[in-house]
Amino acid sequence: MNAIPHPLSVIWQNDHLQLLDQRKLPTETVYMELQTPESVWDAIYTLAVRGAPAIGIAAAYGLYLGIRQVESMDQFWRELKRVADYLNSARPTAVNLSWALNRVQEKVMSHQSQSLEQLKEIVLAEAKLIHQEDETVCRKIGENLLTFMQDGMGILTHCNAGGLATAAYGTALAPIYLAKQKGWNLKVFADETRPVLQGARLTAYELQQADIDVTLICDNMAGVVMKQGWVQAVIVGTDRVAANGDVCNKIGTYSVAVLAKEHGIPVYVAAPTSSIDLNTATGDEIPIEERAPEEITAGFGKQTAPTEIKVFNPAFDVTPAKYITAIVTENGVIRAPFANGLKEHVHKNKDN
Ligand SMILES: CSC[C@H]1O[C@H](OP(=O)(O)O)[C@H](O)[C@@H]1O
Repeated sequence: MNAIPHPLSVIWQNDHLQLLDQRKLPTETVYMELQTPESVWDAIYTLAVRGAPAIGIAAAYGLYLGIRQVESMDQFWRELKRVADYLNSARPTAVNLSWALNRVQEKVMSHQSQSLEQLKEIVLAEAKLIHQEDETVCRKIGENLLTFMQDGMGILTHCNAGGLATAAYGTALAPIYLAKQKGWNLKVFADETRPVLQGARLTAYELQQADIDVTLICDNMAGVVMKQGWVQAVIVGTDRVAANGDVCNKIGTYSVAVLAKEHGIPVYVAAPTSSIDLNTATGDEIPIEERAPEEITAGFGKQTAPTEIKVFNPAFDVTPAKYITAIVTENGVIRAPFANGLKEHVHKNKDN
């Protein structure tokens, strides 16, 4: 794929972590310089860094920041678990967070005979590998999703599952970048995605920077653009796919999927295998993060609701598998019934 048309979300800068502060986009490009796991926890919790893959990558580097100065083996093993558990507490829904932290710990556990300094290097090396692999995974997801697309078609997407949510290319937006490279003219409708506006602030920004035809709409307009016949496919990302194919994604995705079904529009989920959780049987068991009421009553600093008003602010919802046309991973396309295909795709990576 061509050069990335937007600033990278995560950069390992020799001895510390640089994170693009996504809270300031699209008007400011500001990088945070992080040296501690506490600062990484805060960046994840405040959505300075967000998007399931990007969260996992940042946490893996945060784990290294937490153990790199330990002075004994006992301290190394104690701090490795403490810092991993601490970072894992930043946000509950995206399974990439625990997936990345577990992967680093498993890697180290398989090299227990190494010296203390070698173990520290293994932690950093695994974090870098997770980071580097994400680029390849997203590119493959893009290629697999492109098989459902044609020049000139209309795509609706929700939230941001673009390069800013990953190492570089994004998941749901990856095929759109590939289509651009092929000279296709796709017409993207980006839901603004209340209340944090990842669609308006991030997806619209990314696609405009890439000179891709993007129209920003309010979430409550998704139905009418479908009814007008302007949308031929919905493509979204995911924070966690349950073992039965239920898909947890940004709040509002369920509504989009039901509307798409009503209009006979396919719904494709871009899902790296790192976002598939075979240990969670159905979407009902996925923990849904609830965030501060102020995200709704005083978003971006402007009071738009009465003080003390009762608020319900779930950051995600679950779309039952019956509304999903296909789940597309780096290993290919999975159609209903999803369970066996999900297992095959996850285990294909483990066997490699
Ligand atoms: C490929 S990103 C997956 C997912 O993460 C986003 O949530 P958030 O911005 O709160 O981290 C959104 O649900 C994306 O679809």
